Amino acid sequence: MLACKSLTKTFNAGQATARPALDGLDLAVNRGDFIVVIGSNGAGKSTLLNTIAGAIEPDTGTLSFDGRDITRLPAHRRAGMIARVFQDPMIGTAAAMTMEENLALAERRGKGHGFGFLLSAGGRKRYRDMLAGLELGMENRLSTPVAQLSGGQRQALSLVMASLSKPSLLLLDEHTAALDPRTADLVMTMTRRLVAEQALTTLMVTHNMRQAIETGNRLVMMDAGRVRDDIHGIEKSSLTPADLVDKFKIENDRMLLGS
Ligand SMILES: Nc1ncnc2c1ncn2[C@@H]1O[C@H](COP(=O)(O)OP(=O)(O)OP(=O)(O)O)[C@@H](O)[C@H]1O
Repeated sequence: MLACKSLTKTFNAGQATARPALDGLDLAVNRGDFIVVIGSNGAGKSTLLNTIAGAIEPDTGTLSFDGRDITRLPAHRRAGMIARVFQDPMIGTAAAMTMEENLALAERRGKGHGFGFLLSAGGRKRYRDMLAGLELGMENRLSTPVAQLSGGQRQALSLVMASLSKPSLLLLDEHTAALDPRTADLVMTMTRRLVAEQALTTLMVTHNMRQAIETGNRLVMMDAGRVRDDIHGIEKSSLTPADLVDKFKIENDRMLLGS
């Protein structure tokens, strides 16, 4: 479905601070994949998500979506097919607008209907049902401004909004990292459920090894702007924390040795 081929990106190219963020990265995402992306700081995980979303243009390489070259397609023209939830709960929702207004806008996202939206009784009921399923007590607060929600509630809302736009690809960029452990677990449970129910093709970046083990059908390990490991099938499902620590150690040793 999505093919990243030989992607490169160097920030501050030509300057002393230049360092490749993507260095010939290849990744093929199949429809229905739930890929967890891990890697040490600076491995290029966010740059990869930004490149897929169109927020960053690669220096070289190509991105194609269902066979169509989207390498130079601007972010707003990908909005109908790609949804994203960020680490910061303050990004992704409009604070001054109510929950239902945010949800209605999300539903229209990328559909080219401008900013006009109408909240129907049917829409409200649907939003209420979706929020009730989260078990965060948000379903009776549809007319509450988002600014009054907790960080976890905002992330949960961002997720529901992302899924409402029925994206072909969902990008989750450490979306639970800013939450307390209990709320992070709740949001992860909800993430797995939404992704499974809607069969959303998903790429999730995390530093949380437990999440990496318990989530998704593929585990992609990035290092120095490339995919170093792509674990799937039985190997993924039987992965233990010790295996992952070992793999990471090997990657880090390799990095230190410069290979
Ligand atoms: N806008 C930018 N300007 C300059 N350098 C950047 C920019 N964004 C990323 N980089 C650099 O590119 C490299 C990859 O960064 P990136 O944020 O993609 O890594 P990451 O794997 O997401 O790291 P982390 O786990 O710390 O979030 C790093 O060396 C980083 O300093």
